[in-house]
Order: sequence, then C-alpha cells, then structure tokens
Amino acid sequence: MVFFLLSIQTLNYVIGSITLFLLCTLISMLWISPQKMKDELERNGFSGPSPGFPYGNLFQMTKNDTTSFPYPTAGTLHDIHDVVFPYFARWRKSYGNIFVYWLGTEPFLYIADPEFLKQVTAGILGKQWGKPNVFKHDRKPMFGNGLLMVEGNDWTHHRHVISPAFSMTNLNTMIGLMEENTNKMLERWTNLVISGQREIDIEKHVTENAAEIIAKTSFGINEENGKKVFEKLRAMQAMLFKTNRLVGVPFSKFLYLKQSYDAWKLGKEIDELLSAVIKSRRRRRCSDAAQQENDLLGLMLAGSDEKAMQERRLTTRELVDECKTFFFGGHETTALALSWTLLMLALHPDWQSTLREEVMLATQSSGELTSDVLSRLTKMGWVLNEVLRLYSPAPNVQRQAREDIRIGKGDKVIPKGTNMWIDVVAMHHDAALWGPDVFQFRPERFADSIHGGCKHRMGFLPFGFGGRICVGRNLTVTEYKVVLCLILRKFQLSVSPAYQHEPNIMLSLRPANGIQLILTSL
Ligand code: HEM
Repeated sequence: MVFFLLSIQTLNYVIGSITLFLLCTLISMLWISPQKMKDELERNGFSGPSPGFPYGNLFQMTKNDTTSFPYPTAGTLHDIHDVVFPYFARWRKSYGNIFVYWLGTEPFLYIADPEFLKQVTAGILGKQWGKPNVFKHDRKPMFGNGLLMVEGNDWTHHRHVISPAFSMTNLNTMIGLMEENTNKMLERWTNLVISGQREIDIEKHVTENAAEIIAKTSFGINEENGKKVFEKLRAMQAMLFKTNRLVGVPFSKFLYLKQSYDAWKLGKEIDELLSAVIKSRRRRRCSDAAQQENDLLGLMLAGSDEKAMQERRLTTRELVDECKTFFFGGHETTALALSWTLLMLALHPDWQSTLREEVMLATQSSGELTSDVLSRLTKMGWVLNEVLRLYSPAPNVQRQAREDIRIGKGDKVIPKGTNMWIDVVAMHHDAALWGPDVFQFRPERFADSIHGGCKHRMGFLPFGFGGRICVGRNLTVTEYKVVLCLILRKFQLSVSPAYQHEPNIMLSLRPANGIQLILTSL
C-alpha cells in the first residue's frame, strides 16, 4: 500500500515537473526570448513601432490602410510604394529607412538604406546567409529546399551544379523554342483581333506563354504536364499568399490546418509529376550515355552526375525542388517584367516606336532572332531596367542573421536570429537616390550607367545582391528580348479604358486587375 502511494506521488511529481518545464519553455520562447531580443536591438540603436503580444505589429500592417496616402494620379502614376506597402511608408516617415517591426514574436530589421545594406552585407558569403525560418514553413510546398531556400554548404553545392546550366551558350540554344512558343501566342492574338476582339488581358497570355517556355526549357516537359504543374502552382500561390496568415504568431499554423493541408496536397501532386519526369530522364541517360538533352534539367543531370565522381550528386528529391523553384521563380517574374513593359510601352508611344525601330534595324538582314541580334537591342535593355526599377517583380529580399553581424567598424551589432526585410520598392522609388524625376518612366537614365544614375550602387537591386544574386537573370533577359521583339513586329499597343492601375503584392509585384491593352495588327 505504501509502495502504491509512493508510486502515485512519484508519478504526480514527474507530471508536475514536466508541466512546469513545458510552461517555462513556452514562456521563455514566447515572451522572454523576444523581449531579450527587443532589448538587445534597442541597445544597438534599432527601434520602431511598439509591438503587442502575441501579434507584434501585424494588425498595423493591413493593406487597406491607405487612408493617409491619396491614390496616385496621372502625374504620379508610378509612385507606388505608398500603395503597395502603406505601413512601411508610414513607419519610414516616423523612424527613417532603418527600423524594427515585428511579425508576431519575430523581429524584422527593415532596411531601405543602401549604404547601411552595404555595411551589413560586407564580407558575408552567400552560404553564410540564412532565409527567415518563419517563411520557410509557408513556402515549403512551393520551393521546397530548392536554391532559393537552401543554406550553408548545401547552397554552395546546389549553386555549383546549377549555375553552368544558365550559361549564355546554353541559353542561346533555347531562343528557337522561345520564338516558336511565342509565335503560337501571337497567332491567337491575331485571330482574336480578326474576330473583332481587340482588347486583350495581355498579362494572362504572357504568363501562360512564360510558363510553357520555362516548362520546355527547364525540363523538356510536354504542354499537357506543363499546364498541370502550372495550374497547381498558381492555385497553391493563391492559397498561400492571398490571405493574411498571421505569420510569426506562435501556434497560428493550427488556425490554417485546412489551407496548409490543401497546399501540402497540391505540393505532393506537383512533386509526383516532376519526380516521374526526372526518373524517366535519368533512365534515358543511363540507357543511352551519348544522349544529352540540353534543357536545364538535362544539364543539371549531367552536372550532378559528373560532379558525383568527386561529390554527392543531387538526389531526385533535390532536383524536384529545383525544378519547382525554376518553374515558379522562372515564369512569374519574367512574365511580370514583360507585362509591365507592355503597359509602359502602351502608355509611352514614343518609346514603343523607338524600340520597334531598334528591332526592325537589328533584324533587317535576315529577320531571324539570334544571340547576336539580341545583343544589339541596347535600348530594349534600358527599358527592361527602367521597368524593373519602377515595377520590380521581386519587391523585397529577405535574410536572417545566422551569426551576430557587426556593422562597419562601429559597435553596432545585428544580433544572431534577426530577420531582415530589404525593401527594394522603397529604394527604387527614393528621390534622394534617383533625383526629382524618380517617378517618371525614363529608360535613358540607364544609357550611361548600369545603375541608372542611382547615387548608390546598392540602390538598384532587381535581381538581389552578392553571392545569392538571381541565377536566372540571363534567361530572363534572353526571353524578354525574344518575346518583346516578336510582339513589337506584329502589333501596335495602346491602353484600354478598362485598365485599372492597381499594383499589388502577392509574393511578387502584380497588376491586381490584369493588364488590358488594345492591339492593332501592323
Ligand atoms: C525578372 C525576372 C527575375 C527577377 C526580378 C528575379 C529576382 C530575384 C531576386 C531578387 C533574387 C534574390 C533572392 C534572395 O536573395 O533572397 C533571385 C534569386 C533567384 N532566382 Fe530570380 N528573378 C528573376 C528571374 C528568374 C528566373 C528566370 C529564374 C530561373 C529559371 C530564377 C531563379 C532564381 C533562383 C533559383 C534564385 C536563388 C538564387 C540563390 O539563392 O542562389 N529567377 N531572383
């Protein structure tokens, strides 16, 4: 009996200790650690709007809060920072270009100051950077552990295997395929115009075209499977990024169980489709060693097989994640650069004529699009840069400090674990960096300088910076030039009265209502 009572007492003691331990861990995780981090950031001179527990500043970050900023009129059409990030615009007015805000219990150091960014990033290698853990869970079904999200030595390995696939020599072999696919889209446009429908939502068509191109150039995937992956990825994007998901709020993921399950399910279906493509390609390579397909997957397989002699090769799982990353990162951003460009050219007929003349001149001898022809399209390059400045498809870059970061030679430290939110849209629209014509569409600012005359080299960052700069930027430039050449040779563009200008963030910077243009055949 005594023994029995003793065991119950011991059991109660154990349960009590475990409960106490869990409670202490919870309080430390949810309250003490964030408070310590806040104090440390303040000691280092970083402060900002007061966070509340457990939401941080999330409730002050609603998109609808545009009351303090009038919607841009014709003269300030491109002054979009206040529209897409009204909360950051408001906080910048109070705290300047560097401040701390909180997503739940996660601190974010907001940066819209290129000199400070230069000091923060000096000497940090690509592999040393972290990506915010708090976003990793959300974005996993979309990018998995692909190059965009992977860290440390794994990042070095992936980047090493992938980079050669994006060499100019390889990209030039894809021009024909890009041309063929785009011509099909233009045929559809011609038929629509002939049938009397001159108004077209070009964003929708250009995005589908870019998805088909990336599906074919990345993994030689057929149209039917490409469409399936495309539709599932779009559905997943809408599911994950349309709603406010209380990012950073402890345990909030339990509020979105259905959404997370649906996203996971879509992710699994995409993985299965891509995995089948990769396995069949691996089999083909084994049965015919001489056979090498020159799309990105073929080159990655070759690269990963050769390097497997010295290092480990990329597994099918890793290749699936890379394909998803290319597919999503590669079609949406390029399509947006093209869509915003078509809008700008419709709004600025002088630039539309200038580019059309440049295209006609460059292609007059044979009419063919070759790498040599594309390299002669200088003014088109300026227009691309100006569009990426005003409507950067990637509106921000995020980092997480994996170690304490000492700023310059001073005593200021960004503590390990701090997330960073680099506001690219703010820097691209800052009159202090670009001058009084900052909100005007003036591609000629890039005529003499690749930084467009920006007063600081790190003030223009459409493709990111440092070792983690966009691996696909040359693919974008090639595709952009091919598609734009073909459109300009066939159609005159003007803006439809139905078009409503509403740039919006849904991971990328998108036109919320599509882009309706009136097309006239030339
Ligand atoms: C207009 C077109 C594009 C824009 C604006 C863009 C923008 C960016 C930016 C800002 C980054 C840096 C992200 C960071 O540091 O966290 C990045 C990285 C990346 N981009 Fe792009 N991108 C474009 C096109 C593409 C294309 C066509 C592909 C692939 C087919 C691609 C694949 C990637 C990958 C894999 C990374 C991660 C690189 C790394 O971390 O090593 N991007 N991109």
